[in-house]
This record gives sequence, C-alpha cells and structure tokens, in this order.
Amino acid sequence: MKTKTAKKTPAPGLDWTLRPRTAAGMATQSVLGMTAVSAVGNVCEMHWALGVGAGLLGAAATFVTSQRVSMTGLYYRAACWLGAGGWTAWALEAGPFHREQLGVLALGGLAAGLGAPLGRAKNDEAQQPTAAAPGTDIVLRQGGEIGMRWASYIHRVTNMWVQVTSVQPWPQGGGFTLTALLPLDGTHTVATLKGAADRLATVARLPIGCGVEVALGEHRGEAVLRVSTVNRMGDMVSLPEDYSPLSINRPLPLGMYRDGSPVTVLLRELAMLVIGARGSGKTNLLDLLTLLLLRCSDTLVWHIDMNGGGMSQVWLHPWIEGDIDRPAIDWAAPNPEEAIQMVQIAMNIARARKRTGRKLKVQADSKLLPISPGLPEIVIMVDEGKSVLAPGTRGTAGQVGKKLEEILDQARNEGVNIIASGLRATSTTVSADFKVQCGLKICGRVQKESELQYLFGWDRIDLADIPSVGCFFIQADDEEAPRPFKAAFLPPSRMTAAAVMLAEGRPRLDEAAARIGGQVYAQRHERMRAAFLALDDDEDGDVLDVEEVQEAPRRLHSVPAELGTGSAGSWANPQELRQRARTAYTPTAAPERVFTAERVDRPEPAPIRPLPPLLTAAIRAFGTDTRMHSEDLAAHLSLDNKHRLAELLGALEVYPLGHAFERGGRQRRGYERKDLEAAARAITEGRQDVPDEVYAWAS
Ligand SMILES: Nc1ncnc2c1ncn2[C@@H]1O[C@H](COP(=O)(O)OP(=O)(O)OP(=O)(O)O)[C@@H](O)[C@H]1O
Repeated sequence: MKTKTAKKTPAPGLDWTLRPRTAAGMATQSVLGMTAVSAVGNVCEMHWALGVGAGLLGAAATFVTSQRVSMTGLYYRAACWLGAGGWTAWALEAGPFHREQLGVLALGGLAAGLGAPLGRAKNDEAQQPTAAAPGTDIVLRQGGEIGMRWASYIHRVTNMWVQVTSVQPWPQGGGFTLTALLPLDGTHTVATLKGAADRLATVARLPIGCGVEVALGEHRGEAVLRVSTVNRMGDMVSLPEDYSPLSINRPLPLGMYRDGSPVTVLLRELAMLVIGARGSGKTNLLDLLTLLLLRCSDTLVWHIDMNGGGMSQVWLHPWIEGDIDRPAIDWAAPNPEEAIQMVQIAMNIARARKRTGRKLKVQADSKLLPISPGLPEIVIMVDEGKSVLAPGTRGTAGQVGKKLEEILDQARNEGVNIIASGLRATSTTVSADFKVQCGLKICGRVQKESELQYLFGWDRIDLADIPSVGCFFIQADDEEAPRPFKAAFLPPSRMTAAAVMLAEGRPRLDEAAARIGGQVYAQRHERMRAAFLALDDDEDGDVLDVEEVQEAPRRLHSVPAELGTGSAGSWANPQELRQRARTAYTPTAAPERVFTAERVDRPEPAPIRPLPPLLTAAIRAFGTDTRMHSEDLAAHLSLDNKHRLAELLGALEVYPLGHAFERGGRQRRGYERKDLEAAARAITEGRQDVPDEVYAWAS
C-alpha cells in the first residue's frame, strides 16, 4: 500500500548530462574520448603536434582557471592533460589501437582514476551525496546528519520533504543556519514552514529561549531556517562605549539576534511601537533608543511621558543640576498641557515643510525630505502610551493621541516621526490604526500571548522565545515572522555621562521650524525646568525621605540576588522576580509605603562632575572624524601651539597617538577622539581629577 509520504516524494528524474559522477566514470570517459579523438584524427590525417599542443594548452589552462584546488591537485590535473596530449600525439603519429598503445592508455586511465581525489576542488567533497533519509528518496547533498534530521522533523510537522542544501554553524556557536529547497510539485511554500516554526522547535526539543526562525532564501522555492540550540537570550549584550555621531538616515543598532547578528532599525523611514509589561526591559530599550537618537547629529529628541516624565529624568539630570547649559533632550513634556503644545507644533512644522520641502527633494533626487544637521528630524518618543494611545481617551490626553495619529499619517516624509510605547497590546490600549501606521513593532514580555498576535498579526508566536528581561520580538514587515532579539543593556551611569557629553553638540531646530514654534518653543526650557523640579519635590515627599535613604542599604541586602548585579543569564521570569522583590522590600516601619522593585533596579545616578569646556570643545572639534592632528586641534581651541595642547590634555591623561597618520594629505601626529571621550567619562564618573588650569580654558 502506498503511503501519503510516498505520494509526495518527488520521483527521481533522468539525468542526461555527461557530467561524471565518480572517479572511475571520469577516467573511463576520458579514455574513450581520447580513443575516439585519435581515431578521427587518423582518418583526417591530423599532425601529431596537435595532440602535444592540446595537452600543453590544457595543462596551462588548468593553472589559470582552476579554483579552490590545492597545489597537488593542480599538478595532478596538469599531468593528466600532458599525459593525454602525449598519448594522442603518439596515436596520431603511429595510428591507433596498437596493443602497446592501448595498454599504456588503460594504465594511464587507471592511474588517473586512482589519483582523482587529488584533483578535486576543496568543496567537492561536501557536495557529494550523503545518505538518504530512511525510507525516502531525498538526497541531502550537504548538511550531513543534522540536515537529515531536520528534513525528517520538517516532514513530521508539515508532511513535506525538503532537500537540505546546506547547514552552516554560526561563527560564535549556539546554532546553525539551514538552507532547504521545497518540493518541486508546488504543494508547499515557505509560508508553510513559517507557520510551523514553533512546532518544529517542539519536535526538535529545543531548549527554552531557543527556536526556529524561517525566512525566504534566494528564490521562492528556497527556505532559510535559523535554528538556535543554545539559549543566548539570557546573555548580557553590552553596549560599546561609543558616543561618535550617527545619522537617522542610517540603521541604528539595538541589540543582537540569536545568531549573533546585529538588530538594526531605520528610523528615518518607519515609526516604531514598543510594547512590554512592567519589568520586561522596555525602559532600558527606550533609554537605548534615546541614546542612539542623541548620537544622531541630524535628529532632535522630544519626549512625552505624562506619568511624571520618568523617561526624561535621567537624561535631564545634569542640566537640571546646572552641570551643563543645554539639555540633551531638546523638549520634554511631563504633563498633558506641555504634550499638546508639542504635538501641535510638530504637526505645524511638518505642514510647513510639506510646502517648502519640494525644492530640497528635487535637488536631492529623493522622495523623502533630505534630513541633515541643518534640517533635523524630530523624533517624538512617547512612554506609557496607554494614556494617549487608547481609543476613546478623553480630555487633553485624548487630543494628544489624535494629534500623534495625525503625525503618523502625514508627517513622516517631512521628518517628524514617532516612537510610542505602551504596557499592553490590545484593541483597548492601542488603536488598530495606530498599530498599522507603525512600521516597526517591538514587543517584550506581555501578560497574554494574544497581545503578541494582536500586535504582529502573526498567529504562532511563543513567549518561550523571549525568556528573560531585555528580550523582545521585532517585526519590520508584516509579511515576515517577528524575530526574537536581546536588547543591549545601558546602565544609568552611562546615560548621565552620555547626556553630558552629547548635550552641547546637539543640532538646533532649523530657523523656519523654530519660527513656527514661536514663543512656546523658545521658552520650553524654562517650563521644563520648572516642571521637572516640581516633580522632584512631589517625589521626595511621596516616596523616599532622607531617613529612608539612609535605611535603604540595610534593606537592600535582603533583595534577591537576581535583582542586583548578578549575571543576566540567571534571571527568572520578570513577574516572579518583581513579586519576590516586593516581598523583600516590604518595609516594617512604615507599612503604608511600599518601596517597589523599580527603586532598587534603578539606582540614583552617580553625582555628575562638570566637564571642562576645553574637553567638550575638543571632542566637538573632531566632527565626524576619529582622529585629528595636534596642530589643527590646538588651532581649533585657540591655543598657542601643540605643546600647550599637550600640557592641558596631558593633565587629563590624554596623550597623542604614538605614530603619525594622514589627514589632508599631511602625515602628522595627533589625537584620537575615543581617548578624549574616555577622559570625559572618567571625569563624569569621578575617576579623573581636573586641574584648575584646564577648567580655566575659555574659547
Ligand atoms: N537588555 C537588558 N539586558 C540586561 N538587563 C536588562 C535589560 N533590560 C533591562 N534590564 C534590567 O531589568 C530590569 C528592568 O528593566 P526596565 O526598567 O527596563 O524594565 P521595564 O519593563 O521598563 O519595567 P518598568 O516599567 O517597571 O520600569 C532593570 O533592573 C534592568 O537593569
């Protein structure tokens, strides 16, 4: 009786090509070919020199055209050509089919056949057919045992037999990428495999945090499966200490996929929606996005967080404390009144740019308004969006929500974009329209799997793929399955240091837009300072007073290790951790006040030490370059000469590079930007003293 499987297995077709399959076949074909050529040559009375010429030509061509062949292989191939040429010349001269000639030919053919492995190209071996899956006709040309096993899993789950063409282990281990050809009968598409990804992970018994990601290969009949076999989602992805300029026109790095490749987002083109329950790592992700946008020399960051401006506080801290003159966040709205003014002005700016941007687009031959430091993008980041994004929200918050939808609809091209975040993804927290307008969707742990389905419009997503805090799914294309990734971790101390270093160099709103903003925009910093200082007063009163701060270290000892500095790999379910933290923090003296885990998780930032103006000016002088000659830097800082520069920077333990480098056609010694940035960090973190003479420098 024929089984269903047998019906689906493609019948092997006849192969009419003359390509030899084995070494013996190749030797036999060559011997027969030479015999035939010499017979025809004798009939046509060809000169014996033709045989010699063909042999020499073939040997020479071997050295020129052979790829991935070892030296021994090249000599082997050349020897075959010379042997064949010599024998053919002999046969042309003496006439074919003498007994000695045929004997020599047979011996030569045997020797060539035995030596064939020497001449094989380096990956030929891998292309040899390996064993077929038991009971099937499939031939796994590559992929070996793993490929066979996965072809069998795929068959078990989808009832289709694929041909695995390669299995490539990931460079850093922890999984492999498998490429497979789908059956030629057209009964299945890559979508079948996409829909079966979580079942495949189950059948393969992959560990928690591991899974299968399916993508289209080089053509419609090829599928690529990224299979993770070691849970790397618990690893900490640390952020390189780099504050060099970026651009909103280029992809920005957010973290790492399971296969170790970077996750990047192109925010010039797409709005973003970030969803995650409390404790999912959403705040860290928003902080990371803020940092990346602050590094963009062509982007202004506007924050809306109507729940007390929490998203902006650490970033504004050095400015509120008077350590820097300009806030890193260009505009922060901690209440609905400020937020509505912000979104109205943003929309007005977009409308004006629509009218005036035509020429710029034509000049730049671009459909999108060309964004640059002189015409910056405005990115409005909205945290805890439920209060504004939920359909039916009334009052000022509701108006803010409507305006944000309008911006999403109409302003992206004109360089006004939105990153919104919320705790839940349901039809009552984020409207379907808003969701659709956000081309980039990111979701961390949420209360229900149905929220993932609502957000991504994708049926089979498993929360087991994002097992720990800081893990998210990302989707930039509704047709593609969301991919799990681990966000890079940004410690709060790095945020304050970055705010100090980046604030001064932030771009300014273009004049036309600033005019539209009028007095409301011009006076935003006064209102921000007053609003955030008022929030400080509220918080101090409600949450933590001085005695409690002194009490806190004693209570901290009872916090579960996972919430301290323990390794990320050991994190348990975030909800559970938060519950345990709450228990550990239940105060004995004042039961009505409960210190939440957030307090523990987000320690107060270290005190900021002002950066010497000399250093900030020097860092700015590099622009987008990484190195600068000493003479140029000294001139930029209006210093008498490079020796004075060396004295002042040397006092901050910043020294010129030990070798000369080329800039502007000249080879000179000079400084590296990252050394100056490291000194700035050391100063803000209190590791480096600043002598008075360095502070005394004025531009
Ligand atoms: N990508 C990450 N890698 C490692 N640790 C992280 C990561 N993201 C967050 N954490 C840690 O997890 C804890 C919770 O993170 P975070 O505050 O970002 O969560 P949240 O979802 O915003 O929660 P809440 O809304 O309560 O603030 C923090 O202590 C933070 O140190």
